[in-house]
Amino acid sequence: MAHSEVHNNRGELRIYESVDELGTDLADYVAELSELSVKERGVFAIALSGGSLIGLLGKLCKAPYNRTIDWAKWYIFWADERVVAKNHVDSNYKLAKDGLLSKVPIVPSHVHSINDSVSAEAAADDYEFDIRQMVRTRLISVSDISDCPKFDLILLGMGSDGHIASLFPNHLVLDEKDQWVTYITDSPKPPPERITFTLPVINSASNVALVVTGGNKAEAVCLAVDAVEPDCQSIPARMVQPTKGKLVWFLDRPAASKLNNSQFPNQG
Ligand SMILES: O=C(O)[C@H](O)[C@@H](O)[C@H](O)[C@H](O)COP(=O)(O)O
Repeated sequence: MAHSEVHNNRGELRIYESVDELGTDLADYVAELSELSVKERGVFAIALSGGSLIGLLGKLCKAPYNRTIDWAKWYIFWADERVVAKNHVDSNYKLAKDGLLSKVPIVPSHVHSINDSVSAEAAADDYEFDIRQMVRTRLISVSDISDCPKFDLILLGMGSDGHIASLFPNHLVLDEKDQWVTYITDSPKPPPERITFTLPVINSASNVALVVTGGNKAEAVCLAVDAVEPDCQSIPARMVQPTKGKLVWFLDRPAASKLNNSQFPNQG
């Protein structure tokens, strides 16, 4: 696989020559974590986001993954969701259903989408309640240093402004410490009403992957990874720092183009 790999205090950086190679390695990564988690816990609790991420997961629907992954053990959640009807073109659930979930044998009752018939605030409360039930039965593991859910894997994209999930730069919800799921009604990226995991939940996961492609993200990637004295509130991706879990960045060359090149001596 032609990619560079480096480990620093911002996690593991994997940089690919092409989006196709990135997609192949991302599918391998998800499949390996699924296998490990099913072996250790009997289930795999994964949280998805929206955006280009779902397209980049496309190889999971194809051979060998469509046959080798133990799909019946998957429990699906969303790290963030737009508060729109499930059949709306803006719905992250619809995006994932059309692009992934309808193409593999997921158990329908294992798909935990939001309540789309209530306000953003109520949808966030309902979703947190749902996750609390899953933690109680340990279908989602629990952090051993807080009472937070410990997802086996949270997959995130990143906007060119450095936002992750629906945690946007300098927004008050970046400081939310108590709730697991919160809501916003003023998203700078449409649609305005969204629910989102909070940073304590993201940072309690066993594994977090940040999947970022395209030159328009290069500046934000550099600020999130390289900046010496970063203003974290202005680059939420910088605040993704799993307490005990592992962070992996999947970057294509354009997205990585502003990183300090001396960090990447090895072409593997
Ligand atoms: O609901 C959303 O808007 C997404 O969850 C959001 O956080 C997305 O992941 C980023 O905006 C990156 O999106 P792109 O990869 O499409 O740029």
